[in-house]
Amino acid sequence: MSSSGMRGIRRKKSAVAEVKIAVIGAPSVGKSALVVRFLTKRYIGEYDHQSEQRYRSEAVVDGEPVLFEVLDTCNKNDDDLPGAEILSWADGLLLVYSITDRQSFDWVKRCRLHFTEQGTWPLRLSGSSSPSLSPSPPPLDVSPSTSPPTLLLGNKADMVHLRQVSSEEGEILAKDMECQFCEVAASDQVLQVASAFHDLYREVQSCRKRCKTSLLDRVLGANKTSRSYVRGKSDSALPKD
Ligand SMILES: Nc1nc2c(ncn2[C@@H]2O[C@H](COP(=O)(O)OP(=O)(O)OP(=O)(O)O)[C@@H](O)[C@H]2O)c(=O)[nH]1
Repeated sequence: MSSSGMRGIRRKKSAVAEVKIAVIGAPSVGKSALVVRFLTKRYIGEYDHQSEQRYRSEAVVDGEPVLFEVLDTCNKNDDDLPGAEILSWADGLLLVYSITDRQSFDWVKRCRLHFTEQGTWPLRLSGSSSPSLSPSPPPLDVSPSTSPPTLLLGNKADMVHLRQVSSEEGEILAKDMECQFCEVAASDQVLQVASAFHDLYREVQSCRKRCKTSLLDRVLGANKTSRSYVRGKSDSALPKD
């Protein structure tokens, strides 16, 4: 094999998995603190930005490098719900509320209702991409009963004395939404915050695999039908019309 051929194989083998995660939630729940904590391991108490920010960073998950593209969304007010463009861009959603803020938990519920009304919940299972970043895969028709790649996260778990939302309520909502759930404190937990992003990535990957399998099953299913037709009666033996 030529050396250029070998190089091609090596490059393919070391291809880095990519995932796009949108971090959404009511104002001041700690979205930026979580994103910065995950990307830099640092905690920035006051993070002032007026518009959404997009970051790219590589992390190692289960021994493999993964390129995370993270969208830190920015809401002007409580009534500001994510637009369809965020949902079509993201492979996974980190839905954040603060355990010290009942309204932010209600925001998540409203958000879910909003998606359902828009017909965007559950989300499609394959990764999709913004046209400006990379080409989108063809849309896949998936069963609405399959869980969307979402993780519900209750932030500010260090402030238990000010808790307004119990862990049980978070668990129940996550069960209802068929998604994973965790409580963390961006202010003082490095590993737990990273774990949340990693778990969401794993969920996206497993959804992608399920999608691929279901697509393959359908393709193979279609082939099976045509094979049994070939093995069955010949064309000449079939009625003419
Ligand atoms: N105690 C505590 N405070 C936190 C935690 N995470 C964030 N905060 C604080 O919550 C406030 C809001 O944090 P941000 O990260 O700016 O929240 P955000 O959701 O990005 O806010 P917007 O961009 O305005 O929507 C800041 O004062 C943070 O210091 C946490 O885990 N514990």
